[in-house]
Amino acid sequence: MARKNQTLGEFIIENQKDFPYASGELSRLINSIRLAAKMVNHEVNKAGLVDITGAVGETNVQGEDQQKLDVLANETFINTLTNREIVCGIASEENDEFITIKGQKNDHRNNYVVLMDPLDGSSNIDVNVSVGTIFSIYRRVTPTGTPVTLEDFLQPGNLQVAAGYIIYGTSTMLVYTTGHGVNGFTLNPALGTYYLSHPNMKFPEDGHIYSVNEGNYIHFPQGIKDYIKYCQEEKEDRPYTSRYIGSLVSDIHRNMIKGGVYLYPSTSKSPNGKLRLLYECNPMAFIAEQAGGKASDGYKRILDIKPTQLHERTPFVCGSKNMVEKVESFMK
Ligand SMILES: O=P(O)(O)OC[C@H]1O[C@](O)(COP(=O)(O)O)[C@@H](O)[C@@H]1O
Ligand SMILES: [Mg+2]
Ligand SMILES: [Mg+2]
Repeated sequence: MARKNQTLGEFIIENQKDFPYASGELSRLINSIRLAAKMVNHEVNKAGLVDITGAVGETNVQGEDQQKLDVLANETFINTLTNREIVCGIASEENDEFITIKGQKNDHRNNYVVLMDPLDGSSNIDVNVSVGTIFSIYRRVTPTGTPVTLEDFLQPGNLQVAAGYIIYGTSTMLVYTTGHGVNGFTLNPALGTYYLSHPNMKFPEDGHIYSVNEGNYIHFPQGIKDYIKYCQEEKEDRPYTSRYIGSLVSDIHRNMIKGGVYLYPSTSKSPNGKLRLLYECNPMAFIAEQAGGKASDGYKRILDIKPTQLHERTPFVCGSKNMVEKVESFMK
């Protein structure tokens, strides 16, 4: 039973029995993510003081200008997970290909793969607006002791064994699920310890916040345009409030606490939208569903999509159950 203010370390050990293969491997993996997040948090907090803002002058596989903090966060998570010998493979939004981790004994003996968006909300790094890290964990499908293959990463989201995010905001929080509800831990920077500040987080079934980049309005499908008009109507409990931070993690986190819906629809320019199915949509959808919310591409459940490519994108609608269903009703 989750106890308010217990430490993340205690919580992980006490809830290890929930994991199907409770060997401690997944607990050690979440502990490694906790450690890497602290290191990234340390750098994020001093952005502007030291030279970690701005671009590195490289373009990543997404066609985006890589920010220095994208690279730093990516390296920090990859090095931590590799050095602690805790995964057999890593896929990152910042890397073209997946990384095979064979382990010190070259025996490929670990059983989990991690897929991650090391720094989410990159456009907000230089302007001191909250950013995040998103992670998704699967048990491998290829035999232990053999090198991981693409198959291990292209699993549908409904097979995730754990997922979560870290938000580097007014406070730093780690929010995650292992399929037994969603819990949020706040970092006490003075002690370097995470405490259970938000036990059993729940998406309110309804809300009054909609989060979408309305700058793309003219390129949206008619159903999305109609839904935005619906949100703005002076009727019943509307108009809703428009809130858009431009960091997926922060927009979803706020809406989970207050009730709301986040949309990154397809546009005539990018028919599959912008967000990455494996690194962003699957983990946030798992969190949303575990918190009683919902996540779809406007038509079908995100977690049932069978991925075909490492960096594929999908339209994304995520949040309070009744609000997501309302969007879907406009898309029909
Ligand atoms: O500026 P836009 O087109 O509204 O996109 C904002 C969205 O893009 C993202 O920044 C994409 O994530 P990355 O920063 O990891 O590339 C989301 O966090 C955010 O919701
Ligand atoms: Mg992102
Ligand atoms: Mg990113």
